Amino acid sequence: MTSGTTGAAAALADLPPSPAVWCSGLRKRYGRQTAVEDVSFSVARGEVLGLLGPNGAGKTSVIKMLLGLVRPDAGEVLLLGRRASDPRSRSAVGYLPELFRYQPWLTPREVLDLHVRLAKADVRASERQECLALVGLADRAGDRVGGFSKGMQQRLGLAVALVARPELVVLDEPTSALDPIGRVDVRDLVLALKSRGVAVLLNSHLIGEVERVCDRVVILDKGRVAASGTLAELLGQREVRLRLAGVDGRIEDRLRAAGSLTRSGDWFTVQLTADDDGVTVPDLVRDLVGLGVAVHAVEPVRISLEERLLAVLRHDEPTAEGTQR
Ligand SMILES: Nc1ncnc2c1ncn2[C@@H]1O[C@H](COP(=O)(O)OP(=O)(O)OP(=O)(O)O)[C@@H](O)[C@H]1O
Repeated sequence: MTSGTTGAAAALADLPPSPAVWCSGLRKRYGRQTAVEDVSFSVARGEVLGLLGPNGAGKTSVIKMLLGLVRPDAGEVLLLGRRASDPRSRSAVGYLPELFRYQPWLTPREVLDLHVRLAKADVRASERQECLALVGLADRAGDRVGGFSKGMQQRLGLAVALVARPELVVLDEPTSALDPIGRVDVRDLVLALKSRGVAVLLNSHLIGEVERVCDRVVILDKGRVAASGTLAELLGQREVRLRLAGVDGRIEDRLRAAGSLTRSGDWFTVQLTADDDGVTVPDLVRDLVGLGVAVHAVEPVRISLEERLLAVLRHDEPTAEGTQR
């Protein structure tokens, strides 16, 4: 029995860590209004998942069900391998709600102290101060929150979400009140979390922000998953189309060196590799001109996440090439 238990424990220790979020068949109705219907997805450790969708699509309702703040009518949730009904499931989760308000008589330092105590985490004062510095509030640590602007309160909300060293961070519209520099800061912050293996679930209407930081995206529409996948899956592979005159075998070899090549008349399509660092196309064009080719057109062929989102929501599905014409 004992050896069996030990064996089972060893086998469990060898298993890969459970996903940060796993949910299946989530449903929520408010009266006759269906807010969420049959939503399933997961977020791996260290992965950044973006939740997109129009107003009322059900994003916040999904987040609240994941966090056990709203009871689903159907479906299951596991957070960091534990059921959402288990209070321990939330101890390693940092959450920035869409609507946040902190006690106006407290200082940021006191707000963080309170949250560290509530999370029963062992976070030293210096680390708490570092957390305030990370969100740009180091100089205001001793001021009363009541005098803070909305953006400063949102920064404090971020510090609260991060202070207890979470393994999963859920950010519901984290930059809605932030200035452009603050938005860049949050982007860097999300990438820093990811590099430490922290999973992030990001709900944002700022599609550019989602496109820059997210590994995968779930698009909700009228409470249902309308599309989901990695950015590469959703947006297609990146290609460049060139209209060229004066192309011979040597020039085709140069084009092929940039990626796999297809030709249709004087249009050449080069499929760029996934790890393209942004210099392939300028280098190619420079070489082509140097080789005496007349370059009439250079068109990138990759739809933006915004185009893709609009296509999904309007129920028309353009091909990557189709949007360029
Ligand atoms: N407490 C509630 N009582 C009644 N209806 C609700 C409640 N919460 C959400 N809803 C309804 O559920 C639907 C989804 O709302 P939800 O807030 O989840 O959408 P959202 O995608 O987060 O929207 P937004 O982008 O505007 O924040 C909406 O029709 C909303 O009116």
